[in-house]
This record gives sequence, structure tokens and C-alpha cells, in this order.
Amino acid sequence: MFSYITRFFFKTMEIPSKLSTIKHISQIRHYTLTKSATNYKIVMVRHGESDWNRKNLFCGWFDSELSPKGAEEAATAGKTLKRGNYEFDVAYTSVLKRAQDTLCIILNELEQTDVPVHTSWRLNERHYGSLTGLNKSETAAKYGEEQVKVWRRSFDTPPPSMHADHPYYDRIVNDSRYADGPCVGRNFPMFESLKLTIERTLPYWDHVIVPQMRLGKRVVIVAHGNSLRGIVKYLDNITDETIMNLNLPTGIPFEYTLDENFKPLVSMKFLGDEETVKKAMDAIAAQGKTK
Ligand SMILES: O=C(OP(=O)(O)O)[C@H](O)COP(=O)(O)O
Repeated sequence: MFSYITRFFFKTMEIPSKLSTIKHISQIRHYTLTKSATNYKIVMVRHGESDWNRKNLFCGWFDSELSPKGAEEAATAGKTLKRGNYEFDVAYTSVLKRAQDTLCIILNELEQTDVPVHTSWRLNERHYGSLTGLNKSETAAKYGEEQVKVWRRSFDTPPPSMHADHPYYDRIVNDSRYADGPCVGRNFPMFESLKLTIERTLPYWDHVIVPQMRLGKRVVIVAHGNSLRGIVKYLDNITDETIMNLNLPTGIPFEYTLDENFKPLVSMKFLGDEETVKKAMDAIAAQGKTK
């Protein structure tokens, strides 16, 4: 178990009275708890590798299955949490199968299958627009690695929009899981930047998840690379530039300890060995290379 903060990036500091904006990834802080106070712990996990992760395709709102490796990653995550004696009172996930199946495997491993599970499109992966279904390396070869990095990681530049003639448009827009929202023509996305993803994820964090933590519920969230990057950016007040360099690995849980105002006391403590996490992060970053 290690804090993401400790190796690449992090240094231990005293808790400042106010969080300042993180301008470089190396400034993400690992605060030492110097006094006992109300604090809340929450575990987050990006789902295990999906079939489309394995094929290196932009996935977004396409409902890819877990790959066999992804199912193994989920089982390993569950075993790790069990070894750490984690118990949960409530779980949150997206409407997408790769996240739900990961959560199910984790709860099975934990022997906590009676934990209530809430699903919301607000925790979905960002919508990758017309890039959905394209191979990332091939897209980099066609448009350049820089452009692909902007589409993948910039804060507010969205990918091109998905139109009705896109091969996955009908399947996504007419999915019955969205019957109760979002609404096409109103808030059903056809593309999303990280900024837009945060705008629909944060209300769920603030109005659904935080109130449960306030009640003392122990929460686990299983979501996606970019919906979780959005939450992390918000919690750690990471700048738009710095967030470009954060790549979340699949299937490795990480924990936050939050103070009474739901600000981080301990940020992104990965429950996995440091070398494995670093390699996994580097591999995610490299997906946008030409080869
Ligand atoms: O669907 C996706 O994310 P997910 O695998 O976390 O659900 C994206 O294709 C991840 O791609 P990215 O890492 O290029 O943003």
C-alpha cells in the first residue's frame, strides 16, 4: 500500500489552513494527520481492463465488457481490499457494464454482496464523441500524437461531436438505461471534455455521495478513467495543465481521507505496489502513441 504522492510526486507537508491550487503534479500533497479530527475515508477504483481498453479503442459511452485480464484485475482489487479489512456500507458506479461488473467482482471477493449499489450515468466515462470506436494509435498516426493528447487529456478541448450517422450513435442514444435521463436534445452528451464531464459528475458527488459520507457511510466508487480524474481534480484542486499528466490505472483501488469539509487530508493512496501502479499509469499514457 502506498501513496501515489510519495514516489513520483509527493512530499509530506503540514496541513495548510487552505489548499492552494496545485500547479504541478509533484505538488499533490500527502498531508500528515497531526491531530485527530472528523475525517472520512472513501475508496475509488477505475474498472478493470475492458475489451476496448485491450484493443486500444476510444470507448466512452460504448458499453464494452471487461476483458479476462480486467476481471482478474477486479478480483485482485477485491482481494487487496479484503486483506486491508475494508468494509463498505454503500457503493456507487456508472450505468456501464465494465464498471458494474468490476464492482460486483470486488464485492464478491469481499464477501459483501449485500452492500447497496447505486448506479448513475453521472459516473459514466466521458463521452468520446466521434472518436468512439477508433483505435488510439491509428488516430495518432492520422492526426498526430499531440492532437490525440489534447483530445485525451486537455481540460476543456472536447473531441469532435458524435452525429447520427456514427456507427454507435443509435446504440448509445437509444439505450434503455438512459430512459430516465439524460435527455437527447437537452443534456445527453454527444461529446465531452474533462470540464464537461466534471460538470455532470460533481453534482452527484456533492448531492449524493458526500451526504452519505456525512452520515458515516463507508463508500466505494467504481467508475472510469476520466470520470474519476474529474473527481480527483476537484478534490486536490489540480490545475488544468497538471491534470493532463494524470493517468489512472485500471483495477487498482485508491483511497482518500477527507477532513470535515471533505477536503483531502491524504490524497490518492493506492492500495497496490508502487512499481505496478507506475507501470500501469505509464502504459495508459502511452496508449496515445503511434505505436
Ligand atoms: O472508455 C474509456 O475509459 P474507461 O476505460 O475508464 O471507461 C476511454 O476510452 C479511456 O481512454 P483514455 O485513457 O484515452 O481517456
